[in-house]
Amino acid sequence: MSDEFDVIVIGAGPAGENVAQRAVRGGLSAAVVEERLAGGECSYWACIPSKALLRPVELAADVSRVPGLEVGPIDTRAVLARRDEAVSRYDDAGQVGWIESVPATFVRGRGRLDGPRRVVVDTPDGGERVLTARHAVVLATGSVASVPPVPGLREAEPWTSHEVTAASSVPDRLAVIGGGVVGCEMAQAMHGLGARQTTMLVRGGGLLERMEPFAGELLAESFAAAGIDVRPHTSAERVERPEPGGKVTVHLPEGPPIEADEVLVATGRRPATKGLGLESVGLPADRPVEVDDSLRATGVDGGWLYAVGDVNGRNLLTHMGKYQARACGDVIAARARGEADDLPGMRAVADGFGPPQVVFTDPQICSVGRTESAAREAGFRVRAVEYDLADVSGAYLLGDGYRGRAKAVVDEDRKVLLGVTFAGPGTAELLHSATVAVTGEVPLERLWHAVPSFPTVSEVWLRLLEAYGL
Ligand SMILES: Cc1cc2nc3c(=O)[nH]c(=O)nc-3n(C[C@H](O)[C@H](O)[C@H](O)COP(=O)(O)OP(=O)(O)OC[C@H]3O[C@@H](n4cnc5c(N)ncnc54)[C@H](O)[C@@H]3O)c2cc1C
Ligand SMILES: NC(=O)c1ccc[n+]([C@@H]2O[C@H](COP(=O)([O-])OP(=O)(O)OC[C@H]3O[C@@H](n4cnc5c(N)ncnc54)[C@H](O)[C@@H]3O)[C@@H](O)[C@H]2O)c1
Repeated sequence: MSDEFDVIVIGAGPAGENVAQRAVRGGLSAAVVEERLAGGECSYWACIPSKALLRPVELAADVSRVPGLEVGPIDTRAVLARRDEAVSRYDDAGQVGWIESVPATFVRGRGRLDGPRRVVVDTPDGGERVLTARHAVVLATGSVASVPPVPGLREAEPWTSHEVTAASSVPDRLAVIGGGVVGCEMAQAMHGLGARQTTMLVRGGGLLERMEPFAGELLAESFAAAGIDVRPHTSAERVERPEPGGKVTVHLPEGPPIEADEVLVATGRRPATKGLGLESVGLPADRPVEVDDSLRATGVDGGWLYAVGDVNGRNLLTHMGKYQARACGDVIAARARGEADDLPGMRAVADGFGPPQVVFTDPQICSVGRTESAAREAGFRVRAVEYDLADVSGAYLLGDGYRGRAKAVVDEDRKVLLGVTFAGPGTAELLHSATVAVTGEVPLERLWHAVPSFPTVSEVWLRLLEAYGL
């Protein structure tokens, strides 16, 4: 049996769902193929459960800074139960209903390319369904956790982001390999929810190394104060777990090994392209699918293949995948109608700015655009200004011992912002103001007239501009 649609999307994560919606809005028919749960990694094993686990930990930290309030012990079972609610108990009926309401056709099964415009779906009943696309196939298959080739690590069946976000209990002793976003967020969540001994093995010199250096430093100070043991310049050399699910021993190049009840690997991700049939259309099998700014795969004849979200490797963030998806759905619809396909909304230009990102730790780490060093490397003439957030009245009022910092990176030739970083409690909701300023390339002289309310943390904008000399 062959089913024909205008657009076939493989993968029903946030990116895939949004492409289908925009393509249908543009007058096309769409099918969405999903092998596990509609809603994707983000809804069940990434953004949503991780933030549900972090929220009480963050709130407890906020409360502990306000004299007169007291935090009792966190009821971990209640937190895990709320996480289960947040992931709809791993039931995707609601998301499938949403896809069908678009309306798009939902096809459960594992999809793979089988030549131009042809998708073969292995269905859960062991059968096969062949779909053909009149206009476009969109790959939105996301990414999977990488496990580095440390002897014994794979055999030890470590936790990845999947298992830690779905944990049904908190290990007493947790070893974390990796000092990036997943490592930091999940170390803090597990520690705050009751892990007695949390040890982070960080290959580089600090946490969150792609951000401004002060961000990782402030976070490391906060982790140290909370009792999380961060070990910079430390890699796992060998891992032993004689009994499945039993005690794990992580051997280090120097010093005593770390004994733990669980080991979490958080060393980055690779695109989910295995078995996707990329070879059948002449693309390499195990690499991100390279795309142009209209999200069309480069190097495929006929221009019918697109890739959005983590699988194209541009920015591994839900909001960026959804942004790409909106552009992609619109451009496919415009091309199908033979209309102009280069309107401003049809190019994912924001991918190049440096995406907005919030790391939901205590302190929150928020950044958009380029860091100072990235801006210099890119050849901009740069001046950077910093400000201690603790000196902002609105931040001081959030709690005693407030620690935080802000930095703005200015393009000296155009007098606009290239990047902004905030590290501190209560800064996550501040980030969008920076995103608007950076993306809008608002001249500093104009920004001066955007008056922040007193006493909010946003007053740091005024202080940064004063530090610059306005
Ligand atoms: C622990 C963790 C926390 C995170 N927190 C945040 C956060 O707070 N904010 C943020 O912006 N980002 C966060 N991210 C990143 C975010 O999860 C991803 O960027 C986002 O999920 C990517 O969306 P996507 O649609 O590209 O892929 P996914 O969400 O991975 O969805 C891809 C879908 O495709 C399906 N699929 C794969 N192959 C096939 C196939 N062959 N056939 C059929 N279906 C297939 C998969 O089953 C999956 O459902 C986090 C990531 C992790 C690991
Ligand atoms: N709040 C958020 O926005 C959020 C939360 C979680 C994840 N994410 C996204 O998910 C993606 C994956 O996160 P991640 O933390 O897995 O990746 P990452 O790239 O952020 O960090 C990986 C870390 O592992 C280290 N590493 C890599 N290989 C190693 C090895 N062989 N041995 C030891 N250390 C090694 C790296 O030096 C780095 O510190 C990120 O790109 C991020 O954007 C976002």
